[in-house]
Amino acid sequence: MNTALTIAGTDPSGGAGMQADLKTFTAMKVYGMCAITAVLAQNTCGVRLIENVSIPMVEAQLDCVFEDIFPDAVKIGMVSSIPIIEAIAGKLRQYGAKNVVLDTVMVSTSGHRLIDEDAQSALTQKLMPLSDIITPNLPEAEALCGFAITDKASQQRAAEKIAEGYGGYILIKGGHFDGGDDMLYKDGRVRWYPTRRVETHNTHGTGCTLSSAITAGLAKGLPMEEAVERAKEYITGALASGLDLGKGNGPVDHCFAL
Ligand SMILES: Nc1ncnc2c1ncn2[C@@H]1O[C@H](COP(=O)(O)OP(=O)(O)OP(=O)(O)O)[C@@H](O)[C@H]1O
Ligand SMILES: Cc1ncc(CO)c(N)n1
Repeated sequence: MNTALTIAGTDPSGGAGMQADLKTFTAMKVYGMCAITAVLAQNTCGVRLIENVSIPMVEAQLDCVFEDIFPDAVKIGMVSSIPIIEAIAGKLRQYGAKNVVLDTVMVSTSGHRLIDEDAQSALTQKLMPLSDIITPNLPEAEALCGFAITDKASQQRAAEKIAEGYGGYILIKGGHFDGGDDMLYKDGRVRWYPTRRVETHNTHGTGCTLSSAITAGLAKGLPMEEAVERAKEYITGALASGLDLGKGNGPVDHCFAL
């Protein structure tokens, strides 16, 4: 059994955050583990309250996992403050974590800020160098490259710009263009993953789900391009399943194939 760890915040309504990550790991037949960075009161309608977990607790959770069941891959989701980012970077370096997927979470689907404004640069300086792939959506990619992304050409220019200070894979998701394609970039090489657009408002947690599906693929030993391909198929299947829960933007059907 391959193993994966998610370092993330929570969603009691089960569609995003660590709940989405663990469901995704399970659906992809990987043993899932989880270290919590923040407890959130949120649901399909929005985020109400955020409480960060203390630094000793973040560190102790990571010690418990790495000393015992060393993960084959690690996903980093919501990390809201500079001290939390520094604690995670320290532990990942201490244990030599491999196959690290960084979901550059900044703002929730419902528009709520999930990372302190001053922590954004810590994310790029401390966690990006430790990661094998980052998965920004379009607004996050714009924040990282510093210019507006309006079409496929500027989506590629954004990746080239971000790559100036970063040697890993960059997956810029096109979801925020109406049904735009996802683009994987590394060392000047580009591969597009076409989006088969599903007509639905139930998109809560799509970013979390895609990045944890990539993590599961890496945990199973798949090469990056194939892990992204399988993850793209998985998120499309989970959206297309037609699950309709909640009063806002509902969750995707993580277990559509079970
Ligand atoms: N309606 C849709 N139909 C098909 N694929 C979609 C749809 N919405 C999002 N996706 C896919 O889901 C994945 C995540 O995309 P998106 O850009 O929405 O991430 P995100 O903004 O980080 O997600 P989140 O809303 O959870 O923060 C991408 O592969 C995107 O193409
Ligand atoms: C905990 C958490 N992480 C990430 C997102 C982004 O969708 C969210 N809504 N909640």
